[in-house]
Amino acid sequence: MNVFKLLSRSAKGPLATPTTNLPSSGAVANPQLFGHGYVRGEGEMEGRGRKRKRGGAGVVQGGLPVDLDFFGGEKKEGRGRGEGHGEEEEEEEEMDGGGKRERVEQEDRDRDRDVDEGKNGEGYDADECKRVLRLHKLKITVLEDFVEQEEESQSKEKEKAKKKSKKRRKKEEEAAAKAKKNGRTQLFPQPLTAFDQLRERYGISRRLAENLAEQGYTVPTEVQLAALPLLLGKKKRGDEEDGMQEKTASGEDLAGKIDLLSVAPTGSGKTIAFLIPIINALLAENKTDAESGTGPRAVIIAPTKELASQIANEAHKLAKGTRVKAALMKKGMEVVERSEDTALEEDSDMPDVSDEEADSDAESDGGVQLAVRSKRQKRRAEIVKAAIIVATPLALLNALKHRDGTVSELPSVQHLVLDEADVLLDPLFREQTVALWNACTNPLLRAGLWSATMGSNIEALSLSTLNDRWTALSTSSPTLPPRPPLVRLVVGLKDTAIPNITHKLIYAATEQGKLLGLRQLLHPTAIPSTDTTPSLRPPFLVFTQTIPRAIALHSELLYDIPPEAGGSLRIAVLHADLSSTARDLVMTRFRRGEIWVLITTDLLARGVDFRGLNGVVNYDVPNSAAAYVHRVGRTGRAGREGGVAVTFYTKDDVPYIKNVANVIRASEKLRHGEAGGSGADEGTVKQWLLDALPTPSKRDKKELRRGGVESRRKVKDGEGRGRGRISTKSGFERRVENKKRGAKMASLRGNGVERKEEGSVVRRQAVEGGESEFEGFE
Ligand SMILES: Nc1ncnc2c1ncn2[C@@H]1O[C@H](COP(=O)(O)OP(=O)(O)OP(=O)(O)O)[C@@H](O)[C@H]1O
Repeated sequence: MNVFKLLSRSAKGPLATPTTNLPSSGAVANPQLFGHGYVRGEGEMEGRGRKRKRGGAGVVQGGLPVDLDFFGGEKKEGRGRGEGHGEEEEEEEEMDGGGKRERVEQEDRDRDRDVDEGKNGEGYDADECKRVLRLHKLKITVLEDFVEQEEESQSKEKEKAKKKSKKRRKKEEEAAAKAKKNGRTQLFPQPLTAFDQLRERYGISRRLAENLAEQGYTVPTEVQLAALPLLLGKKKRGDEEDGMQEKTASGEDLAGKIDLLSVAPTGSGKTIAFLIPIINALLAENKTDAESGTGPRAVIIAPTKELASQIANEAHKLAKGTRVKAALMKKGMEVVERSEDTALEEDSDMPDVSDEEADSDAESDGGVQLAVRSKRQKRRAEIVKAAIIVATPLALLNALKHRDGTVSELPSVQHLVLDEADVLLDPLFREQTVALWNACTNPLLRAGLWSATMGSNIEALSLSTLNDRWTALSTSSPTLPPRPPLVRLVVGLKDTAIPNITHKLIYAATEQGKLLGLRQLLHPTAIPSTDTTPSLRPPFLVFTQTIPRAIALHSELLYDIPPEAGGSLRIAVLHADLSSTARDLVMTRFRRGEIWVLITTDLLARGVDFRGLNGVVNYDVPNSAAAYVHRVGRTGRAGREGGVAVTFYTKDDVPYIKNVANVIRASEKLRHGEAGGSGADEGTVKQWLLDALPTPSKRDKKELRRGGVESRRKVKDGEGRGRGRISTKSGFERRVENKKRGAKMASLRGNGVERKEEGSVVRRQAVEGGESEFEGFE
């Protein structure tokens, strides 16, 4: 089935976009974003060495035609990791451009050498480590509090240093001065260049290694390349030296003994980067879950139910066939013993969630369900036995809270992961997240904070939480050693969108303009793809600012997909006001490729992994630069090329759009190189546009983050009424219609139609005439 042909309603259906080079065409051989042949130009999507599956005809498992199997169905084969549709044969792509080719070949040779060197188990010397880490744009630093702490504790050892040779001392002093100037100590761990080094070098469990291989993981992404060596203690072989090439001030080996704050691009595989060390550590514990009976040993927190369920699913796959079990925290589950008298009634605790907040608060619909749950139906369910618990903050907190406001402790937990840490430590979730963090009272607790974006305020908050926690723990046990260091790992440029997608920033002037623009994307072959009208092949996500707008847009577009292509079944809406079951169903249908266009809110902006998603449409401009990075990061996962991110803006967005324009500009620079490629000025965002756009004040940004563009918040309010509606009809057309309606009404009255009947006519006409479009916003 030719999706494009159907969508364009064209009998001939010429393909405006080639079917290859799209995220939906399958996995790439190398999921890395840097250090293997970037710099790439437009259209030069697949570098040498990148492999793709040949799109074969036929039907994949589950009966879906290949064309529609965007997400690879259920089948899991080889390294394609579920993209096993079509032939298994692989094909090397040709690449143009002599100079670039040489550079790419050289970098490929470097990478092959890296892998070989890694494979022989010898590892690298300090300079090689630095080179590999630099090539992959990795920077690892110990955050300053620890540096100061360490400097103090090391003052006694100054005497020893005097004994060292003059030359060596000078070198060390220079390095120390540099670190002090920056306030940071830099680390250079042994990079992991192939997954099979995990067993050999770090001695991970055989079953875990097999599960990784079964999932098709061979080449680690950048974040995995650096984080895994930092988190996995190196396998000891006699008197062998350990992981870090350059030690911290104390000279200690830090591997496996740190708290990690990791900032890595969207879709770069952070999930398995934190799961592998946890599962491996639990397997090394040498106790079965049932035997230990001491409660969970790892807690993973994510902001939405969708993301939590996805993480639990990944954990199941990696821990398959082992005694380590992972559980997704659901309503009514118990984590610790609570007496019925003191346990909090879950329905009494649901916070008031405003319209805007509901978008990102996965629990809002859970709250409704809990509220209607019969109080007689006491849940004193069995205590969860799993070693790993994955939960949203509120779900876990509800399971720990007592009526008097106290929270049960979780002393058994040794691993805490905050996925999307910046949002979990943002005011909306902060209180709950910090309460959970403090409930983990084990002094051996290792914390991991992960996200694609991390403000400096979040770093500061993490440090202060770690310090406060440690102070509290030291009071109860005075013999505690110094707090473990907080290490920060940054991949690429902090807070930047991934470089492997194409951004389009389109001025649509008005709400009507946006709707027309989106319709054009839905019928891509109607107008040939140009700079301003990109073609976008399904499946794609459409983001709106609020739930009512998502609903309104969905009803507006419901019949835009022709019946031959599946009609209204191909388009769906997903938001936090839907029931849990409805949300799950939409997610499943979208993953299966049954839904092609999914309209949603920021609920799906973070973490959710739809591997073959071809694009993202920001129907409403995101509320912050970080929100843009996460939304557009739903496409281009694991190094896939060809993803498109389209952002429409109107005159209402002009005061704030510079934030987004800057992110796009930075991402395009990463793609083309500072001045290279097709020229920094040739991207979507031209310099003149950046110069012309107003710079939003701090207050504006804050305001925008809280509630989005005002005219779209509540459409029925005063002035926002006309501008914010989702409708193709212009104000002029609506006025003409209203006049006609008025005239008709007058003539009906003249004809003596009864008032009752008149009322029903008004209602019917209002519906037919488009007034019903307002209904969605209520
Ligand atoms: N080394 C690898 N090789 C191939 N695919 C990988 C690798 N690591 C992860 N992936 C795949 O990449 C996709 C994205 O991974 P993941 O969801 O963990 O990204 P993420 O970094 O958490 O993204 P986000 O910031 O959006 O949450 C997944 O489908 C995962 O299976």
